[in-house]
Amino acid sequence: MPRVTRPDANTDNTATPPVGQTDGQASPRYAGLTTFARLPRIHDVPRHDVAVAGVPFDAGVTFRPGARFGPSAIREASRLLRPYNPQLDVMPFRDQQVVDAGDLACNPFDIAAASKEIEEGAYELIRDGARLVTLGGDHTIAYPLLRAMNRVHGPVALVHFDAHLDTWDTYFDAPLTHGTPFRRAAEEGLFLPGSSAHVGIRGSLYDLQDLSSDAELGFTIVHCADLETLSVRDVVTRLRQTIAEAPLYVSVDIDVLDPAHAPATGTPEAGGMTSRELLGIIRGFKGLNLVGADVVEVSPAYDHADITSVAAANVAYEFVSLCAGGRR
Ligand SMILES: N=C(N)NCCCC(=O)O
Ligand SMILES: [Zn+2]
Ligand SMILES: [Zn+2]
Repeated sequence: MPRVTRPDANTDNTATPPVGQTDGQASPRYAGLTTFARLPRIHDVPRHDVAVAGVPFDAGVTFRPGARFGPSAIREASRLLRPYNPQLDVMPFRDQQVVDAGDLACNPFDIAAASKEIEEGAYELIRDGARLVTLGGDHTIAYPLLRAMNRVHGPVALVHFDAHLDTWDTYFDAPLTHGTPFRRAAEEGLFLPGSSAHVGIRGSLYDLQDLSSDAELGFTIVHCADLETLSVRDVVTRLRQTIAEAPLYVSVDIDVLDPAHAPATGTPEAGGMTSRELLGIIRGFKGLNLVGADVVEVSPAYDHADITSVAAANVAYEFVSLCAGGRR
């Protein structure tokens, strides 16, 4: 397990046990300042194995805005997360040091500048081998996150859960938007063609060619309609064959869920996955070398009873839990 020691830490306590959640028996879960899962902030501890960071950026959206408020809503929903994950049989906050690294500040008016800032901010968190779980933000941020991952791990197997391909080329001539991050990533060889997949694709497209030009980038697709015949276990088997031994990056656009399970998102599409299916497939990655993950496109102003933020917080919890899990 990679262990990062900050040079500015005043003690050498790499041997001390991880600092976990604020005890919900000592301070009620709804009390106190908000961090992901009531975990310590990055500067409260001398090292981290896993950083959870927000990226409050939504200048890349093509329809409803508001994903800049995703990180804070997901953190609020994460207050309810408990220390033991029974499905994966791990104590994710005991077996590794997980921290809330705060938000990566980025320019809301200049997408290219923001992309550089996100890449550098992410790289600082992972450069010594820690894993990163990012709370978006719109899907544009996956591109700088993949760039940061590549600086440490080289090209990754990319599993992308989304209603949308996000491999379109430009919008209004803009090359970097939430509909284009994976085409930009493909152009730079940031993921491994043949080891990468989209999951949950559905809804209307612009053109018949959208699917074939996506396939040229090296993705296989588990369409949402495939879930009518494939079980969660079948999908996991298929994805594990695709990923094989490669370092794995998982990007979850929350709109992969049906709008009934995630109403608060910018480009909702009917006929989506259930949150149970999504969580089940992610848990199926146990034992793989997950180096990073994101959950994006939560736009809380469109939420009802925090349905979407709760789903996203639980997705992030599974990611952190996978980081703690041993090889299967
Ligand atoms: N990444 C998300 N959520 N949406 C992309 C949709 C782009 C489009 O409708 O053209
Ligand atoms: Zn989407
Ligand atoms: Zn997307």
